[in-house]
Amino acid sequence: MDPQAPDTSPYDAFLLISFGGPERPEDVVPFLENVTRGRGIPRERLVEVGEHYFSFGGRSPINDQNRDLIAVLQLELASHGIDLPIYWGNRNWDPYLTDTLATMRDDGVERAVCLFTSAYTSYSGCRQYRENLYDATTAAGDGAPRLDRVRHYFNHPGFVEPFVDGAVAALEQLKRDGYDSDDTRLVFVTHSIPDAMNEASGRGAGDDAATGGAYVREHRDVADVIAAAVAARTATERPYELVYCSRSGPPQVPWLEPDVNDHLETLADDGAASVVLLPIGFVSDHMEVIYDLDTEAKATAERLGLGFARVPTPGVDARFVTAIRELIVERAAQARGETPDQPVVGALPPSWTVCPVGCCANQRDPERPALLGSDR
Ligand SMILES: CC1=C(CCC(=O)O)c2cc3nc(cc4[nH]c(cc5[nH]c(cc1n2)c(C)c5CCC(=O)O)c(CCC(=O)O)c4C)C(CCC(=O)O)=C3C
Ligand SMILES: [Fe+2]
Repeated sequence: MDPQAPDTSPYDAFLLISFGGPERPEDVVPFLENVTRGRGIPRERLVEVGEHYFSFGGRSPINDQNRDLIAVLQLELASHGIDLPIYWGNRNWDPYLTDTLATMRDDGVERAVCLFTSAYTSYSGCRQYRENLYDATTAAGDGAPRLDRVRHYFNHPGFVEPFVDGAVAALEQLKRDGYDSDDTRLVFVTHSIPDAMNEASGRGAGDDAATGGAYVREHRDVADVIAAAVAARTATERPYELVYCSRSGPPQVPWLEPDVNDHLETLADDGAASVVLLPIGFVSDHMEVIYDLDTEAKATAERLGLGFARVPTPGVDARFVTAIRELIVERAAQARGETPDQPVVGALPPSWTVCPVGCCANQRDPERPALLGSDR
């Protein structure tokens, strides 16, 4: 073993957990059935979302993006002398978490550290992953590895910094396109969720015990940090707002608003000439980004005569890959009872790694068991 290598004991593997997406037209409908089972999504919405996938040949980019991330992460870990095999499992499509956990068991993995490709606190981005992990380890039975997870990384510098550079580059592009980039509006975008899901988010966790609302609070913190950094880099303060995309669910259920398209209307009415969209809710340029933003929101901007640029997600940016390595090393130190450095940007503290009982509650099935909580 390399004497300089960071200590990643007690872990003997790393597990990347993602959403999953279809890779062929025949996969689209079964994938959507997996995602929406028991979630009360109207049939019209499913037909519409199916069309988004078909318009990209029935292939979501998300699995390839995870393959790319694993490839660079393998190099990153190896070049730092970290000898952890990387496993990958999805919630909704092949490779399924259940199969991955069975493989890990067969390979003799005893204790793994995992990371979700979801940076923030919510039922959809955290507890739902934890429920699926419970099911997958239960199915793997005796000998299934014990699991821990890294903290939520929305406020890790390696997640935030690529957005700052991306925004500065997008502003330069708009300037080359002839827009007054000092007047460009910054539009921070994330996935809409039901208001009730936001209210339950992070309840009982961290310093905000009992308050909930962590999903919106975390995004606002990230937006504030990025807007300030972009202002400093470009010596110009620009108005900015946090808005939402990809709403689904029945119309009578309130979800976080405003929708990005409605917000572009508001900005146009307000006399704005151009916008930079920052998809801070997303880790890679998957379907929500390439359809809901690059296709739909871009068309809205064109109709309104707004100059438009979209900032890339962290994806395989070297700073994000470094951050993942640091998060693994940090979590291992915590597991050994140490108190490692926990770099953050913004006003919020580093996030918890063990969720309290009832955090991000499952509102349909509050008793459904989940892993990685203080109750197990
Ligand atoms: C917070 C959040 C994230 C970010 C955290 C994370 O990354 O996990 C996220 C990511 C993603 N969501 C994705 C796809 C879908 N999400 C859906 C539905 C829903 N998402 C929700 C929330 C979120 N979703 C919610 C509250 C619903 C309603 C149903 C329910 O209450 O559970 C539906 C059903 C159809 C529709 O209604 O849109 C689809 C197809 C893909 C894959 C993209 C690809 O294939 O490239 C990704 C990465
Ligand atoms: Fe989603």
